Amino acid sequence: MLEVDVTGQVGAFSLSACFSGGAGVTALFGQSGAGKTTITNMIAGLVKPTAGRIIVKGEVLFDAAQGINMSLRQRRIGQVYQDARLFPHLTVRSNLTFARWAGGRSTTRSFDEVVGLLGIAELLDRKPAHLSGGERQRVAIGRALLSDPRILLMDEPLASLDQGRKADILPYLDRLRQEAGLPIVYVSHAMEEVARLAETLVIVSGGKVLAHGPVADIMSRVDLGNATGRHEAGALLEGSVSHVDDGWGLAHVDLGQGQIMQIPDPSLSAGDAMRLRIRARDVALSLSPPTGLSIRNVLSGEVLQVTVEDGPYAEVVCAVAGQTLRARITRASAHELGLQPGLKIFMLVKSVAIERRQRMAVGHLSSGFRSGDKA
Ligand SMILES: Nc1ncnc2c1ncn2[C@@H]1O[C@H](COP(=O)(O)OP(=O)(O)OP(=O)(O)O)[C@@H](O)[C@H]1O
Repeated sequence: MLEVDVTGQVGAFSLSACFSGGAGVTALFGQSGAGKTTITNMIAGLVKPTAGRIIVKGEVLFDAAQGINMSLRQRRIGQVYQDARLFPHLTVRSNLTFARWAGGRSTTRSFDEVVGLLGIAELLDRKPAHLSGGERQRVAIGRALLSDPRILLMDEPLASLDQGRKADILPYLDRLRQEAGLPIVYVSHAMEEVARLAETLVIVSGGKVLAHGPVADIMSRVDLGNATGRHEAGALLEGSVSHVDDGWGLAHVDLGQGQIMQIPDPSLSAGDAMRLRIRARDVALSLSPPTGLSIRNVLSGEVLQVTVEDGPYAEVVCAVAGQTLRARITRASAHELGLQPGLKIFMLVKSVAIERRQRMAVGHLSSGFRSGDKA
C-alpha cells in the first residue's frame, strides 16, 4: 500500500527514512523534532527528497532515479492537520462541496456516505465558528475524504483537543480506518492513540526510522524503550469477546489457547474483536498460580526475555497465547524469582487497569474483520 524510502534535508536537519505500511493506519511515532512532519511533507510533495522513492497503492509519486516527481495535484493527497483549517465564511456543507469540486474528479465516495461515516449531518448548515473542536476536525476529515485522495495524511489531528473531545472523535477514526479503504498515515506522539488506531507503527527519532512493523510487535520491543517512552511502555493483546457476564459487568476476552482476560465493559458483545493495551507497569509476575487475590486476570505463559536496567527496574517480556506481554517489575523481584528465558510464569493484570482508553473493539468476527487484516 505504502512504500517510503527517502533521504533529504530541510535546513540543517537531515532525514533518512525507509518503511512500508499496509492497509489501514501507519502511525509515525516519535518525539518533537524527530522528523515526522518532514516525512509527511515528502509524501505530500511539499518537500522534495534528494534521493529515494515513494509509492502509494502501486503508483510511483516520487522516484529520484527515474526522474519522477508528481505534482501536488497528481498525488491526490488528503491532509488533516492539528487545526481544522476550514473556510470560516462557508457553512460545513459548502466547505465539503468545495473540497469535492476542488478535487476535480468524480469521487468514489458520495457526499452522504462521508457525512454518515463522520456523523456530521446535523452540522451541515453551521459555520466553523459554531462547531466544537472535535466537530471541526470531523468536518476537516470529511473534506479530505471528499477530495477523493489516494492516501490520507493526518498530522496530530487530535493534539488540540482535550481528553473528552479526543474520546468523542476516536470512534469516528476507528470507523474511518475500517471503512474508508485507503491508506492513512497518522502522526502522533500519544501512544494510546497509536495503540488504538494503528496497524503499522513506525518509530522516528533524530531523522531516522528506528523500527517499523506490526504495532503489537514494535510495542513489545524493550530495546525501543527510550523512543517509545518507559512510563507508557506496554504491549497489545488481541482477542475476541467470548461472552459477557452482565451480572458482574465483565466481558470475557479470549486471547486464544484458553487464556481469558476479564474486562469491565458490559457494553461489549460476544464476537467483538478486541485490542487491549496493557501497560508494563500494570503487570505483576508469579511463579505459581496465585490464590486468595482480588486480581481476576491470571495468564500463563513463559518468560521470553529479561532486561535488567541500571536503576531499580527490570523489563520482562513474556509469551502468552502466541502473543507477547511486558511486565515492569523491580530488579530485586526479578532476581528473587530467578527469572530467565524459558521459565513458566503467571502474569497478573488488574481488570481495572484496562481503562476505557486502553481497550478498543476493532471489528466483529461475524463481519469477517479482524484487526491486522490486510485489504
Ligand atoms: N523548513 C525547514 N527549515 C529548517 N528546518 C526545518 C524545516 N522544517 C523542519 N525543520 C526542522 O527539522 C526537524 C524535524 O522537524 P519535523 O517538523 O519534521 O519534526 P516532527 O517530528 O514532526 O516534530 P513535532 O512533533 O514537533 O511536529 C526539526 O528540528 C525542525 O526544526
